Amino acid sequence: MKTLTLKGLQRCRGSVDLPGSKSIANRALLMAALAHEPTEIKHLLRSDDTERMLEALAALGVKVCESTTTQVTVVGCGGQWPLQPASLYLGNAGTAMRPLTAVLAATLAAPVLLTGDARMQERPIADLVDALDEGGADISYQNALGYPPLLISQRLQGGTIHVSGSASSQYISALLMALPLAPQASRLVLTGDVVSWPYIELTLTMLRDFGIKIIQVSQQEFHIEGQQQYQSPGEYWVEGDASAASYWLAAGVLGGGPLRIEGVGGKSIQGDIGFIAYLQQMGGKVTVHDEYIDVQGGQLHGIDADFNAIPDAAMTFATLALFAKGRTAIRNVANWRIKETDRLHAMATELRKSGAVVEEGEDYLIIDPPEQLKAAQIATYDDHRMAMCFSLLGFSDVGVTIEDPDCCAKTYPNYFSELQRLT
Ligand SMILES: O=C(O)C1=C[C@@H](OP(=O)(O)O)[C@@H](O)[C@H](O)C1
Ligand SMILES: C=C(OP(=O)(O)O)C(=O)O
Repeated sequence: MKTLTLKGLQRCRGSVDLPGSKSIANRALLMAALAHEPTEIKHLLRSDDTERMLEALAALGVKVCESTTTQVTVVGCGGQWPLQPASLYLGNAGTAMRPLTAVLAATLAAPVLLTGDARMQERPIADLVDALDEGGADISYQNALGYPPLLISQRLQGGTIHVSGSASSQYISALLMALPLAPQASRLVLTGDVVSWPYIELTLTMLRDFGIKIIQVSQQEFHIEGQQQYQSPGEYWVEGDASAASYWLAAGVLGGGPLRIEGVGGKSIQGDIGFIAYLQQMGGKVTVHDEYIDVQGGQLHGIDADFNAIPDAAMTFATLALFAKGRTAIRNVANWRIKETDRLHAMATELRKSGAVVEEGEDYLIIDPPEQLKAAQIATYDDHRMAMCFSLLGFSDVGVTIEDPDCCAKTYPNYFSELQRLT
């Protein structure tokens, strides 16, 4: 297995251009495909997750013309897919699997099977499937009940639909993207405590950009007219990835800066920009500009906070905690368990290798850093964020060895070459 050893990094300075946001890129590709006119998408992320979406759109007959790898024109077909593939393979991309399940249920011309890699087949999707079934679709599990692969065989109609948002906000985002295409109007009622709320705001913002009207009646209820048409904004710029920015923000603090992070800032539509407020609370010196961020170092101390709104960037605090004075508690992240791996367990296991004392709760981690960090070889569980978070241990004297660093290709293929350039 490939490994990468990082040790005694002294600084992280200069300027880094973030890749496009995964969450925005996959939404923009799908919404552009659903529009009736072409959309030029600029600063597109190219990574495993966006390749899975691009492959799915190609299989559905959507033309995507590349000016450069990060600038493409999607020739939308208004939901009338030119081709009817029997099946689509979506890897482990939640931002492809969940929205495509709902959108294809709403635009179905012939039955289609949606599948993914081994881990995707362990990531629950019943809350979304139940909601789509309530709206008139017919979706059946081809393997384990409640998990992909799924066969979609009857169209979504609309009406009153309940969905639980307690495991993933992606189910709600998926329904918000699909219900405007249904023949009837819908009333979407959210049940349970909704997790990762800022991603729903992101979906609503982007739907507005693509001409879709959603009426939010309350925190729990949306009214959505059916038979709406997605409209191309002409051009669409994908912001830099705010979750990816968290690694540079952390590296900038540990390496003393000055580091400029380009592509995302105070005007961001991504919830993970909220990472900065927690980092500042922890002692990080960060200045936020509209479209870039400057990091100047800082002395870190532990914090105790609820990270439900930023589950992806929250992982970065787990490894930053190893450099902080005192205890850090990362709370309300139960759905870490159903992501690329069981992140609560994986994180606790790997943090302990550095000498930290870690309590793993059902939905939290409490981390007490060691007096002296130990050199560790870190397993990454095919989880891009495990690899990127633990790279921060390269700033210790003892260093770290990262197993399978290439798994960062899910969202950030050149992360480690950028780290080498800046340190
Ligand atoms: O909608 C999105 O783009 C995402 C929502 C979040 O998932 P959950 O809602 O499952 O927490 C996040 O973890 C994921 O990386 C991207
Ligand atoms: C949870 C993640 O991905 P997905 O979109 O597959 O859910 C992630 O990128 O951290």
